[in-house]
Formats: sequence, C-alpha cells, structure tokens
Amino acid sequence: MALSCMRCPAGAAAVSSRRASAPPAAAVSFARCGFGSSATAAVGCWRIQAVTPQGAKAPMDADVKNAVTPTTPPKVENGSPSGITLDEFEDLSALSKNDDSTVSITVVGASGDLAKKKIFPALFALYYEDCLPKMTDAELRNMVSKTLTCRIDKRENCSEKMDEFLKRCFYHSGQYDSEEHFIDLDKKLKQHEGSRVSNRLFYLSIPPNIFLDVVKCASKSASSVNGWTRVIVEKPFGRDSESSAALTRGLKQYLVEDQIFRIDHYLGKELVENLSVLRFSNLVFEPLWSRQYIRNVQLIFSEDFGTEGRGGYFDSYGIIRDIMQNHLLQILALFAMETPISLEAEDIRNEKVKVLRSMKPLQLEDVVIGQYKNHTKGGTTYPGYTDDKTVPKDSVTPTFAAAALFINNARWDGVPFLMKAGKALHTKRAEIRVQFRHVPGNLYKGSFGTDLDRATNELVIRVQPDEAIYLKINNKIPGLGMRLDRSNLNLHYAAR
Ligand SMILES: NC(=O)C1=CN([C@@H]2O[C@H](COP(=O)(O)OP(=O)(O)OC[C@H]3O[C@@H](n4cnc5c(N)ncnc54)[C@H](OP(=O)(O)O)[C@@H]3O)[C@@H](O)[C@H]2O)C=CC1
Ligand SMILES: O=C1O[C@H](COP(=O)(O)O)[C@@H](O)[C@H](O)[C@H]1O
Repeated sequence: MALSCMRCPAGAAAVSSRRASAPPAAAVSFARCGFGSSATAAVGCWRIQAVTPQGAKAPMDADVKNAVTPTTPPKVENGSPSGITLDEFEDLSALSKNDDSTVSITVVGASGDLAKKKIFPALFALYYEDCLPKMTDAELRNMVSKTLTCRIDKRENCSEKMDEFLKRCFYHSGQYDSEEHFIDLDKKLKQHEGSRVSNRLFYLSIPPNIFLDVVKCASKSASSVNGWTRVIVEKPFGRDSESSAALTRGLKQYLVEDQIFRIDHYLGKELVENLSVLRFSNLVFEPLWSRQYIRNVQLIFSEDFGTEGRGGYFDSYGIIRDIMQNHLLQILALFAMETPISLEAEDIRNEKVKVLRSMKPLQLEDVVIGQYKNHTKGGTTYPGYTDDKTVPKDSVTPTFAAAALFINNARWDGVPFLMKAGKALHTKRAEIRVQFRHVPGNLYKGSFGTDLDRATNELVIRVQPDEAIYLKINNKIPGLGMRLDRSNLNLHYAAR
C-alpha cells in the first residue's frame, strides 16, 4: 500500500499570468492495496455526493482488465451505509475483498485551499476509520499535518492515527502539462503498487482552466494499465454553457463519462442532505411548500474572510460562478423540485432539471454585485479584495452578489428565491430562510402591529455553522393576560 503526493517545486506558487504559460503540477497521490476494512466501514467516513458518472468506454479505460466500475456514483455517507445503492455497496465490497489490488488517489493541487480545507481532512477521516489502506513513505507530513483535525467526534488514538496517516503521504514534483513528469509519477506509483491490480483516482483540486492539461498527461502517462482510472472534477465546470460543453468534450478525449466524477461538496452537507427528508418524510411541511403559503425563500452564503491568496483561481470566476451557480443553485433545485419517483440519483436529477428549465432568465435589474474594500474594525485593518497580491489591482470581479430568481411553474409562480453570496462579510454562515405569508385577518395583529418579523413565520435551515432547523412562531407569554412573543421551535443539532 502506498500514499503519495506530488507538488510543484518551491517558488512555483506564483501569479496566474506565469502559470498560464507553464502551469506547475502540485499533486498528492494516495495509493493502497484494497480497503483494509469491510465495505460497511468504508462507507462510514466519506461524504461525497452529486458525483455523476454516465456513459461508455474511452481511451483511459480501453485496456482495463479486472476493473471495478460502478454503475452509479459512489455516494458514501458518514456513519450510514444506507446512503449508498446496492451497486455502490457491491462495488466497495469487491474492492475490500480484493487484497491484490491497489487504489492510488492523486490530489492535483495539493498546496491549494480546497486540498487543505477539505480533501486532506476528509482523507484522514477515511483513514481513521481504516478505510484507507496501509502504506509507507512520507514527505508531505508537515503541510498536511496542519490541515488535519480529529473531527470524528469523541474518538480515541486520534493523534496516533494522524501520525500513521502522515507517514503514508509523499510529494512528487512536476508540471501540470508535462507528460514526462507524469511518467515519473507513474513509476513512483508502480513502486507502491507492485504486482497488484492498480486502481487510480486523480482528484483535481485545481482551477478548471488547467483540468485538461492534467487529464491529458494523467491519461497518457499515468493511467492504470490493469485497473480503473477515475478523475474527480471540482466545480465550477467552465465559465458558461459553451465552455462547460467544451470542457466536457475535452475531458472525453481522454476519459469516458464513467470515469468522470463531478462534485459539489455542498450536497454532502448534513442539512442539505436533510432537505429532502424534511420535505418528503414529514406530512407537515410539504403541504405548505408552495406559492400558496411561502412569500419568499432566501439562500444565503457568507464568509467572514476574503480570498487570502486564492486570487489565482477566484479572480477568473467571481462569486457568482464560485458559489451561486453551483452550491446555491443545487440547494434551490432540491428545495423547489417536485417529489422524485425514487431516491435514485437519476430520478432526483430529472426533477432538479425541471426546476432549472422552469426558471425565468435572470434580469439585470434583479441583480446586485459588489467587491469588498479594506476596512478597520476593532483596531485591526482588513485588506480589500484588490489588496490581495494574487488579485490584479484593477480587478472588477464581484466578491458579493445578490439576485432574485423566479421559477415559472404552478408551485412557485411569483415567489422570489433570493440568493445572496459574499466573501469578507461580517459573518460566516450558510442558510435557507423560508418566509411564510401573513396570516389572513390575524386576530392578534393588535399585538404586533406592523412588525413584519413578528407577522411572518419563518423556517430557518442553518446549514453552517452550528447546524439547526428552527421555526419562528408567535406564542403566548405564559401567565396572566394575553401578550405574545416570538419563539423558536428549535432543532439544534449540537443539542441532539
Ligand atoms: N477552496 C474551497 O474550499 C473549495 C474549492 N473548490 C474548487 O476547487 C478548485 C480549486 O480551488 P482552491 O483550492 O480553492 O484554489 P487555489 O487557488 O487554492 O488553487 C489550488 C492550486 O491550484 C494551483 N493553481 C492556482 N491557480 C493557478 C493558476 N492560475 N494556474 C495554474 N495553477 C494554479 C496551485 O497549486 P500550485 O501552486 O501547487 O501549483 C494551487 O495551490 C476550484 O475549482 C474550486 O472551485 C471546491 C470546493 C471548495
Ligand atoms: O466551493 C467553494 O466553497 C468554499 C466554502 O465551502 P464551505 O464548505 O467552507 O462553506 C468557498 O470558500 C470557496 O470559495 C468555494 O470555491
């Protein structure tokens, strides 16, 4: 078993203009022989959803023997094997039983924000649960160790596990567009794989404009010869419809759909997963879920930090492409869709597509955009967007956007879906706020007059931080007299 990392040479982390001509490779690759524990344990640690492979064979898979190819995306949920389909379960079982095969995970973009915040911690969670195999070698430890936390609550021996995990990491230097460097990676992986079946996963934790360079090199020079080769692609998938189609065409020069796993990590968030459960397994919500009772729906994303050196990626995309078009739109589609005929990925996807197709094209007058400036608070000065060294001084890329979207169908006609997303705002949070219509002829109107907040019931689904679902209701203050107050029916996850 092996775990390896590639990263670009010191000093390669520079501005985007330099990279455009000679993109450096920074990758981390993880190799292993079979899942060390049972498939059930294996599914107990990942939270990857909305990973959608479809289609037929293509070059990277052409000579695959003994390949294990799933028919549906490998959706793996935390602590619950029930979140995966039978096919997926069998796929994982096959892997876990096959001690003669290896899986190498190459994280391309190892020094990046996503790699540090999500991928290494997630891989460590996987490793902690014995879902990653044993292997040796380590050069990546210092950097990776800073990204790891014992986020699997109340478990023992976390630091020991962390040390073991780090020992299974190593770096490999190279350029993103150099087949030669991927040949070197291939050699390194082969050393770890030995004579076993090799399965290889490339996690593209890099800006989309360099996906194709990497996929080309990986496909030609580092794909598995006797197992499967798969690629995880992060959002955004291009800048617009045309570039998205071009990206897909480009990827398909080297991969078949079955090998491409597109990911939106918001679909793995606990409360986003819970949206459908809330709606479709409780009688009390679904009857209210329409224009008849809902006045507006707000989808809010805010971060209390700016780009912090991520300008290389962010400045080419902006907040609309970074957050709204994917994370918030996915939530909107799940929120607004009709009941799917089953919980199969395809059936849910079909309902989401109907919502998107019913949407009114966005009008310019329904959009506000902005960019954060520097400011001082409590004696500390915070930089503006263009103060970030990785951002061009004259950038007009939006870091904040708000938009009113409308779905022209029978359920939602006239209900504004208000999306708001921004970086470097006063708070870090992601929420869905459902504001209901006023009670017609409210007998208690005298108690709250024109106070809209009190006249409106609101259901809040707080995705993060501090997950909660609460419903704001008017309530009689206990005791003599008839005075009302505003209370929350609160499902606070931390208190469960
Ligand atoms: N950050 C996050 O929390 C999330 C990010 N994503 C997605 O992941 C992808 C990467 O995002 P993130 O990690 O934040 O981005 P970063 O800006 O941190 O970039 C990741 C790595 O890519 C390389 N890189 C960055 N800019 C360029 C460039 N212009 N040309 C060539 N290489 C470059 C760098 O590697 P090196 O210097 O080693 O070459 C960098 O470390 C994006 O598609 C993003 O949408 C998805 C979900 C969450
Ligand atoms: O996709 C992205 O998401 C992160 C926010 O993710 P979260 O899980 O921490 O809420 C965001 O910072 C980044 O810009 C974006 O690319």
